[in-house]
Amino acid sequence: MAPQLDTYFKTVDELADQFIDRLRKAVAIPSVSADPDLRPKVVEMGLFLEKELLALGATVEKRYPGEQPGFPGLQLPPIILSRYGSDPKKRTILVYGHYDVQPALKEDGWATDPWVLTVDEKDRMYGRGSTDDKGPVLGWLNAIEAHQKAGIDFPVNLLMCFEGMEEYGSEGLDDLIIAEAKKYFKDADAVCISDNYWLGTEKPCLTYGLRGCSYYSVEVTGPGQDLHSGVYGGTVVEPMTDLVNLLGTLVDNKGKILIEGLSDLVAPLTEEEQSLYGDIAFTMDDLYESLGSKTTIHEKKEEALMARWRYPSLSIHGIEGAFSAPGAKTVIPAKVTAKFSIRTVPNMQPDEVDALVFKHIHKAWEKLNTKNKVKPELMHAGKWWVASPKHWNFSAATKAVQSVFGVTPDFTREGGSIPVTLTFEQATGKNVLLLPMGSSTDAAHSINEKLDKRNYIEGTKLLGSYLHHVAEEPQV
Ligand SMILES: C[C@H](N)C(=O)N[C@@H](Cc1c[nH]cn1)C(=O)O
Ligand SMILES: [Zn+2]
Ligand SMILES: [Zn+2]
Repeated sequence: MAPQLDTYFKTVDELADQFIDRLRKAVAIPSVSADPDLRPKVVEMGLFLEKELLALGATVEKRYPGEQPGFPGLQLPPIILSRYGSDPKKRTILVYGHYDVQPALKEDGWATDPWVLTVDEKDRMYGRGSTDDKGPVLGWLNAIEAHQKAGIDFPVNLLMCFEGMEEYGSEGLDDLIIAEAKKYFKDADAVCISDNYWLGTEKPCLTYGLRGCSYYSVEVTGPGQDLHSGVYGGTVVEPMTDLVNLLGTLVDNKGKILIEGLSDLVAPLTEEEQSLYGDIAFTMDDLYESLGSKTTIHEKKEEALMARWRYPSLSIHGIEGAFSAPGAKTVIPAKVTAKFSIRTVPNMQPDEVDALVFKHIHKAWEKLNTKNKVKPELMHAGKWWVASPKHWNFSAATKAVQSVFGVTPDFTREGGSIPVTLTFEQATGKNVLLLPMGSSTDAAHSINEKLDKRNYIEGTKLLGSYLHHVAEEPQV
């Protein structure tokens, strides 16, 4: 190993407690992008990053994309653009991450306060955003600090783009990336995003594909107000009954999407692609462990991986307006709004998916023959992305995994979505690599989200090591 890297690794270990403190401060800011009431906290988190970056000697520009579509008067949080180093002799790497998080309430079933980073006896660090995506974002800052404290020259120029709306469809960011591709981002030689997860708990991976996400709401209305079910039950057409029937037409319990024409949009499986799945270091036990149960649709690893990576899925997330508190309230809700999303894959085009979804809903609604009204809407859509991993960006990351973990990473795709990945690729024309820090058991988006101390600290080494290997990769 290069002596400089060895010194860098030692310094990261020495600074581990400070890096955990940095994550503790970030987790304490409930930057939930989906909750308009918490928008000041999202802004606070952006300003926290700005302050940390300035303290490290980086330059920062805050960009405010304006009002959030559909929310009059609600400003989108700042996109934090930052640069560390501008040596024309060095390569420039553009990194992206997000500082907003999913909602979290203790009463959802968290064992600890989601906004207090809580480290247990196995060094698991619990807290909302720990793995998605505050830990990885801070990993880049930690890498800068460890180089400074170790007295090692930073191997590349680093451009950073951190947004606060990723969990709500990255509102406003596409336009900024397109506008800045030949300005703020013009020097970028490649792009790296750390915002997904290993397939298991031991072996790191490099990721070259993502599913897209088209997110819908369906509002059903009827009575003028909520009603007493004893007085009106049996006399009124209930919105909730219609909605539940409608939702039942979307997907079966084996995950088969029942929307006519949708599966015709999916790219056929080739023999070459099929042959890739067997070699991936992943077992059904990995899946059971991350699920916390054995309630899988598939029994074979290859089928489970394909279902996650290369086939679409439809998930029903919740119903706004439905009674959901503990106890027994005998109410007939007057207006209920379901939320569901479809994870999209090659070659599904978002507008084609929308057309099929709306056609299906209207047809199913007609069959219900109801007096209630239905209003389906697209809330946001992010595109799928699949790239070639045959690029020096991936070679550098492979070597980084080997230097930090002593193994060669698997090349994977990801079931989740990072809507702007394709935009970065298309607007900059540069290769994009996904370099995850967290593991399969981190429970991103769920209760008890965590990041293992090992993944955070070794992950910080990984990000720094990747930058060193980037600097050494031959020009092509
Ligand atoms: C993979 C990434 N960390 C993530 O969680 N992305 C979100 C993005 C999204 C799409 N619609 C709403 N949020 C995800 O995959 O759900
Ligand atoms: Zn994320
Ligand atoms: Zn997320």
